[in-house]
Amino acid sequence: MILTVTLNPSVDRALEVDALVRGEVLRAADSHIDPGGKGVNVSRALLANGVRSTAVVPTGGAEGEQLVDLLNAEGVDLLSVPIAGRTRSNITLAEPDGTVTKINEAGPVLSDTEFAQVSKAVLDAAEHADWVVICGSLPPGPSIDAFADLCSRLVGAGNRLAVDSSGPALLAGVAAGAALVKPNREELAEAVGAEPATLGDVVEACRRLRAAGAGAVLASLGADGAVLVDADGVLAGVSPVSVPRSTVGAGDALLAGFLAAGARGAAALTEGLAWGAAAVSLPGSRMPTPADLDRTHVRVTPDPDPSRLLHS
Ligand SMILES: Nc1ncnc2c1ncn2[C@@H]1O[C@H](COP(=O)(O)OP(=O)(O)O)[C@@H](O)[C@H]1O
Ligand SMILES: O=P(O)(O)OC[C@H]1O[C@](O)(COP(=O)(O)O)[C@@H](O)[C@@H]1O
Repeated sequence: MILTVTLNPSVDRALEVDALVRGEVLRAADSHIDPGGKGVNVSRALLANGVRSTAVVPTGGAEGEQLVDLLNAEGVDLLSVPIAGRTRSNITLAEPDGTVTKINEAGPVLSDTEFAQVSKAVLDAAEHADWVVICGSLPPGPSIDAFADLCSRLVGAGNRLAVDSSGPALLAGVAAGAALVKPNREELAEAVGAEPATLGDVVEACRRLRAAGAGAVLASLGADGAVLVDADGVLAGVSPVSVPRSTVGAGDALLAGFLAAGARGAAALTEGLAWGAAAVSLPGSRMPTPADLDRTHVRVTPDPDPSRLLHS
């Protein structure tokens, strides 16, 4: 069982518009409401592909109820921790060429007591988990030290921890010795303080995160694919998408596919890239099912040319 933890989940509203024009009334050609938040999406993708997963989510207010209803409707196994604040709604505006504009709320404050309740739920459920996957932004409230303490306790208890977050939360996961971290290009740049221009720059940044404590680094690079740096070496892969529809949740699908396939080696990277590409071809943050996956376009190579330039 893979336990996911989303400290700041959301109800995701995606509106498809012809073109984004500031100051105008825009008519949506289509709209979708999905349960959201990075760990929530990882659980949804795993479930859609027959992999057991439980999602821990703090929820509150009308949006919290809606989130629980949406997740129950999809059949996601839930550990919902009630909180006083209102679960956030995140908005996506998707244009026909695949351009996506996102507006993410800060989310409700998690009090110290609420964070302790969520942490207890996580630590208890972690005893039965193959992986604990903590994803997404931290809500207002918990200090970074409290978050780092949760990561350290999970690793100290012998859990395989994966962290997909940004800024100090990503670095806390690295310092705690997470078995896996999944930064995207911007998160990797922020973590090492340098913007990567080539695959060699990406590999060097991943190596720095491993030297700082992470076991493996899966760096996602949008249309440039992904790079995996772990104890076995370096792999890079791409999965071209002819008609990108919505990139929302693509990184979550990549991570879910990688974990589902064993989180190691070319087979796992290939699977992750196939799930990521499929998510990009689907509207909103819909997660791919087995019928959506096409592994034939995925190309994974060891020790990629370090001078290859990043495009996206
Ligand atoms: N425009 C795209 N074309 C093809 N694949 C994409 C595209 N955008 C994302 N992907 C796939 O989804 C994965 C995750 O996307 P990325 O944007 O890096 O992550 P995140 O959603 O976490 O920001 C990529 O590694 C890639 O496999
Ligand atoms: O926690 P954050 O960083 O605000 O992100 C939350 C958003 O990220 C998502 O999980 C999508 O993730 P990505 O587009 O980064 O893959 C949405 O479902 C959610 O609205």
